[in-house]
Amino acid sequence: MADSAGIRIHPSVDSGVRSATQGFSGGELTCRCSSNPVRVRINAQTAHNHVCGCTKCWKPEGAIFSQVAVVSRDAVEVVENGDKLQVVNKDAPIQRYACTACGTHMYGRIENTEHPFYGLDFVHTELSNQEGWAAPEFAAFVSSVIESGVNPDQMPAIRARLRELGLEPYDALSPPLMDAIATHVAKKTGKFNTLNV
Ligand SMILES: N[C@@H](CCC(=O)N[C@@H](CSCO)C(=O)NCC(=O)O)C(=O)O
Ligand SMILES: [Zn+2]
Ligand SMILES: [Zn+2]
Repeated sequence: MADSAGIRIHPSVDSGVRSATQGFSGGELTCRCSSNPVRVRINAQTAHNHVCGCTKCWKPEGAIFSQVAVVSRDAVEVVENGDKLQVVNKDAPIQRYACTACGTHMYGRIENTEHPFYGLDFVHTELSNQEGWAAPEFAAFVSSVIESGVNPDQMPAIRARLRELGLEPYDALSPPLMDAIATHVAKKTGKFNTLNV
């Protein structure tokens, strides 16, 4: 549903953000193929769910944002029709496994062990019939929607709608995630916590 200004963020949040169910421990993601769909089992609750405005993350038809969360790579298991999966861009930090028949991204994996988020896979829990997944908490890469073709004049209304939904807009990731990235870099360079501030 669009808001009064006609802005659709993503179908999972356009009617309001749904809360997670306590104790929820995972479910199954299915691609959009009507026959022989790819099925991926996620054996854990997800974290850091967010809507993402970047051009790389998979979005359903009509949405200007994707909805994407992370989960331990150990919790991700392709259970059916994995032969239909192919990596969209092998050079990207996040290798997104998409169904070659319907185009849906089933999971994104980081293979670079030096990456701050190594060990986490990126998943779109809207591909699951189960309810109770972690709720989106913020909006990432908001200005990037312009790269997908959104009129820059719409940005104030888009940011206002995100705030109305309780999804604080950021033009990169959320402060806790940006801090995690910077901490990772500081540890690698030997600068971690070397100042008395
Ligand atoms: N303006 C660019 C930004 C793309 C970007 O950096 N995306 C982030 C976030 S994706 C999930 O939140 C990223 O980490 N990308 C790594 C990758 O895509 O492999 C654009 O819009 O394209
Ligand atoms: Zn498919
Ligand atoms: Zn993204």
